[in-house]
Amino acid sequence: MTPALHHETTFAVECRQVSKRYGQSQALHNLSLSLPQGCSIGILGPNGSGKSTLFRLLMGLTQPDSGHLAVLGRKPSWQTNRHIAYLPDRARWYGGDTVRDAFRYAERLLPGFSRDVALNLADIMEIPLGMKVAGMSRGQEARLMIMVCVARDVPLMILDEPFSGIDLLSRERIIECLIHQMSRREVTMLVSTHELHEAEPLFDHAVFLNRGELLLSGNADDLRAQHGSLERMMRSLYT
Ligand SMILES: Nc1ncnc2c1ncn2[C@@H]1O[C@H](COP(=O)(O)OP(=O)(O)OP(=O)(O)O)[C@@H](O)[C@H]1O
Repeated sequence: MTPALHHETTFAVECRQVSKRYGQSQALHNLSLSLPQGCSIGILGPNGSGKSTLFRLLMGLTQPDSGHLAVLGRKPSWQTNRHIAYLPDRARWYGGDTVRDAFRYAERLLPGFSRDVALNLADIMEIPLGMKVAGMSRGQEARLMIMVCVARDVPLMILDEPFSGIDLLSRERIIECLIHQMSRREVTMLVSTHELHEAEPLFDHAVFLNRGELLLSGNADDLRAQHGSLERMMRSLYT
């Protein structure tokens, strides 16, 4: 377990009027958002709506042009990053020759990483420990990256399109595994995905972005009660 951050906040993430522009492209525009702790949150929206930009801001990988941002009650920094398991989009893992080496490497470098949990996940996700990382298929590599995040005992997980390139059955297995993790410990999970049909049961809360702006943020059960499913809600919001 990583040392606790001392914070009073009840929110995992708070954004106040956050804007971020890349050249001509307004990636986020006046985004104000408070995301609860201890639940699984879908960050949803079409291509280019600002999901990855929001995650990069939360990891301090880029800075907002204006506005205020807090993650786990603090400004994003290397200290807050110790408490976050982040799976970037277009992730690559080169920490060792085999899966077993990758876990050793993760144990040395990533706060809160448990090799025992990772070994158990590798078994569930059918990734042989002796498998060469360099020879993995896209889906196998994606599974390894998810395992490395899930095997960390940290208060916040940020998974940027964790299911892309993963086949349907593996995707369902990973989602089950994430739901199981959520039931076992107090963790907040932010997940962006275009695979809403399969990921729907994972979410307790949903945030819908469009062209860098917030369309809606709400409790998933309330939204399902009003619209039938998050997927249907998404269709009605964007068409
Ligand atoms: N490094 C960058 N340089 C230039 N433009 C960028 C950069 N990063 C993001 N953008 C632009 O900002 C906007 C938001 O991009 P972002 O990657 O945050 O969207 P997204 O919702 O994650 O999209 P996707 O679903 O396609 O992954 C897009 O118009 C994108 O082209």
